[in-house]
Amino acid sequence: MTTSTRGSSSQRNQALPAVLVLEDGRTFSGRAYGAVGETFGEAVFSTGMTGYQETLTDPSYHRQVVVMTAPHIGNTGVNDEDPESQRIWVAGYVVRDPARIPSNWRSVRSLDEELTAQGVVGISGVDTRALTRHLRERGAMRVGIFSGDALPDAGTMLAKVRQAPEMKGSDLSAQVATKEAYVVPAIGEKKFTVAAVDLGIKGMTPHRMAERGIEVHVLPATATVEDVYAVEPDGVFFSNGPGDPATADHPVSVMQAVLARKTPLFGICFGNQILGRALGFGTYKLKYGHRGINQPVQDRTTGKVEVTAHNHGFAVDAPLDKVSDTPFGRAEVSHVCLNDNVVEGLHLLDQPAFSVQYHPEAAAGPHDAAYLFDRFVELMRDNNQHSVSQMEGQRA
Ligand SMILES: NC(=O)CC[C@H](N)C(=O)O
Repeated sequence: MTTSTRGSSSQRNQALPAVLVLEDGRTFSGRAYGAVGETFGEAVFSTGMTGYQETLTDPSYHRQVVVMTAPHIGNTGVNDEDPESQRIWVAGYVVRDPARIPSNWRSVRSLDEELTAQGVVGISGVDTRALTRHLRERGAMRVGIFSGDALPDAGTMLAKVRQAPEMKGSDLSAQVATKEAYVVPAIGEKKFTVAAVDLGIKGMTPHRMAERGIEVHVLPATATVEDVYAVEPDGVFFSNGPGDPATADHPVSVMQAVLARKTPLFGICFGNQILGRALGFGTYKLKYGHRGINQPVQDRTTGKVEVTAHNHGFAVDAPLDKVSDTPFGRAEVSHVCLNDNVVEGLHLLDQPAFSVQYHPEAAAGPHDAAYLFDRFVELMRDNNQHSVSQMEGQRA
């Protein structure tokens, strides 16, 4: 989707004109930032004041053009420790005021250089407050960024934006997930084995499990039920990922097989939407989604409120105030977003399965929700103890 002229110096790029064109015809002018060329995607905004490296490299942002509401981006440059995957996934990047001199002890290059090196077209000098308000009022929509000396005429640019694919109906997990299975070893003593279905997994997620003594077998999005059970898992995990959950029929059917076997199950973000679908709930597109690291969520099982990291444009349509009967027993909405009452978590009452719509791995973001990884460990421990006592009962 991105064409770019590589190799030009960042400073020269920044002097070039750029324009952002929304599919409803509104345009914003600015200057080239990162690679020069044109790019298309869904325009979304993120309210994170920090963590731009984690945002850029989160595979869930595949095919999205991310607008940063924080006005000054790039201050801490780019390091080699913070990326959540091997590359930048955002389709384009929109900032108000890029840092001219990045400064941080870990920084090895500037954000502008990194975007240029990875061929990511961006735009700076945009009135991001006006753009965010527009998206909030009109909803997320397709967008194009065009930069360079000779920009196409307005009609051509708008026509190109309107030809870009929509996010609704897009099936993207297989494009971003690993092609080969790999193992993230437990840190310290190994206590559990987890099969993690990669739908666009962030690097911090298996790390948070490894920290708790879990050996994580990360499997491709196309993994079958047989692949999942071949690793003899104590628990199964479904990751975050890009695209419309309504298209994720394969992971839904794999998850249903896992639920039928009552194996402990945990899902994050796309994984929460898949659990919703596996239980028979619908999913729908939010007007402009939740993206950032400052979203208040209530855990209804404890009443506690946590500040959490989000990146989702779709949500599960489940009743908030009633227990639902599903093919896998009773299910309940466990977490809710306090800004807008969107479903942020589900759990089953009759077997060990739960999921959240947000990001307890906290990369970037506050660590309030880390307890969810401990909950997963407890489910696996209880389930293993239960199986041992059942076996002993049978022998007696
Ligand atoms: N981070 C995610 O897993 C996002 C899930 C889904 N693609 C959405 O936008 O809602």
